[in-house]
Amino acid sequence: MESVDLSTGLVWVCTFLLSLLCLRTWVGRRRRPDKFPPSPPGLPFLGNLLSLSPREPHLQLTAWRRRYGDVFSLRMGPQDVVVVNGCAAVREALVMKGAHISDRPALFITDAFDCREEGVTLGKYGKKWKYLRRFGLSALRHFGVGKEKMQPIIRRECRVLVSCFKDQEGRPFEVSRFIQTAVCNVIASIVLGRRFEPDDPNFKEEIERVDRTFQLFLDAQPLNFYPALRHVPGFRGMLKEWEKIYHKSHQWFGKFVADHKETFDPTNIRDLIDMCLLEIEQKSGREMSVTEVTIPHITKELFDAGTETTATTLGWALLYLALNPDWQRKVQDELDAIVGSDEIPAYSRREELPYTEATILESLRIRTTVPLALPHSTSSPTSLQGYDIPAHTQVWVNLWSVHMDPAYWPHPDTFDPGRFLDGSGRVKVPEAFMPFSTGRRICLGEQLAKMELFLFLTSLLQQFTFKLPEGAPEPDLSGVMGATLLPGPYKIQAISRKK
Ligand code: HEM
Repeated sequence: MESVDLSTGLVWVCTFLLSLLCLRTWVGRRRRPDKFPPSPPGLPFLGNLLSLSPREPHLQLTAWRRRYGDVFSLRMGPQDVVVVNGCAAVREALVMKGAHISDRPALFITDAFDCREEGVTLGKYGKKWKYLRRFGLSALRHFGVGKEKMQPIIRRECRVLVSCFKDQEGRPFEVSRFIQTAVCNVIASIVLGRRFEPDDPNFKEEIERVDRTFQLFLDAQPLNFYPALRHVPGFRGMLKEWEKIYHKSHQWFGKFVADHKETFDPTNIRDLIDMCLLEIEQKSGREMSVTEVTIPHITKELFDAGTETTATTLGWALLYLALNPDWQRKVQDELDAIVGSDEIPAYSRREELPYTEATILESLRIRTTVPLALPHSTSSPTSLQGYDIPAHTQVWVNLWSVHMDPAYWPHPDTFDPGRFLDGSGRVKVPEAFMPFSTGRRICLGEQLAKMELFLFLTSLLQQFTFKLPEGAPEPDLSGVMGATLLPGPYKIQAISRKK
């Protein structure tokens, strides 16, 4: 009798939950305006949640674009997501309609940690975000980003990287850790005022946390649409891991903040943390200021965003150069002829080095580092390519579709830096090139990233020729998708060019 009661009870609970789900889905659907973008067919309740490939969402969205047009929608459980593809629609969304489509959505996995209130990257579009973004940009400028002043810091890391590669004596090795450490030390110098040795255990742990954060940002996506999934074992584990990573990282950054407070001298601003402390001192009590809560957020987000993205792009560039020895030779010949091999060229000399510049641009295009940008959201009702989109709709910007569009890039899967050169050999940048996105949320670190890519790549190609080990299988170029598209693990040989 008891078991009958139990199962009856369970049936009632399930029926109740299902009814709630139906109601939410139905209410969601009714909120859609008549001219809402079309969507691929989906399942009841779940919509397209299960049909979106978790490993290759950028490829699937690009394939759907061919069927449903530049602007289509997905039903992700109870929520609608609008997907914007192709150069014209992306520009319309982020530039022309930038006042409406520059918010970030509320995400279950990040909102618990104040990211929408205290940070730039996931910050709610509004006064606070504008203030923090301006503060971040002025901090980067203060430390010399885009100018000669920044170059000694990057050059120092270039020399360390070259020496790590030399130590391999031409043997096959995995480049990713070395590159990540070098790139991370650049942003660490700006943010924390120090660099780390690659075998520093706390540093290694933090880098691993950065890697996992980028991976989990995608893997835990269904939780953002159905927070109830946190009770399901696989997702419960992900959420716990996410929370643990977040707290450990905050502790790590918190320790640097505490050390800085003890040694703070307003007449000697060493790094971003000092800038934050100065801002608090000068602006305390005003409506807009950095607060004690903001510091670990802003330091962590610049540290994370500044490490994974640039390192990933360099990883792809070396792999494609190893696979395309003709282009590698062209860049090396250009460097030999214009700057020689003794000194890393100044960033201001990039116009004299069009093959080098075009190779960097093509590496950013062919494997778009952040294929789906970061999720946007509408802050007010708007229209896009003739469709109506209500306020608070999540918008995904498919940058991959822009960079793989054959209308702009013939044979888009072929590595061809020549497509960035005009008839007289000068660099030209077509409008359908936006690896840093565009509009109001355009990457805050674009200038720093461009400088780093130029200095790291030139210093490496001055010293080494990169090739894949004899007999090694053809590397998989599809990449591993998280928030960024990483090259899968590969080994390479760095053959010294000095006889
Ligand atoms: C090759 C390197 C990089 C690439 C390809 C890249 C790309 C991007 C993209 C596509 C976005 C999303 C824009 C959007 O949502 O529309 C973004 C945002 C952002 N990036 Fe980068 N990034 C790179 C390096 C960096 C570096 C070095 C930093 C730090 C110094 C940085 C800091 C940020 C920040 C703070 C945001 C959020 C901006 C906002 O929401 O206002 N990025 N980046």
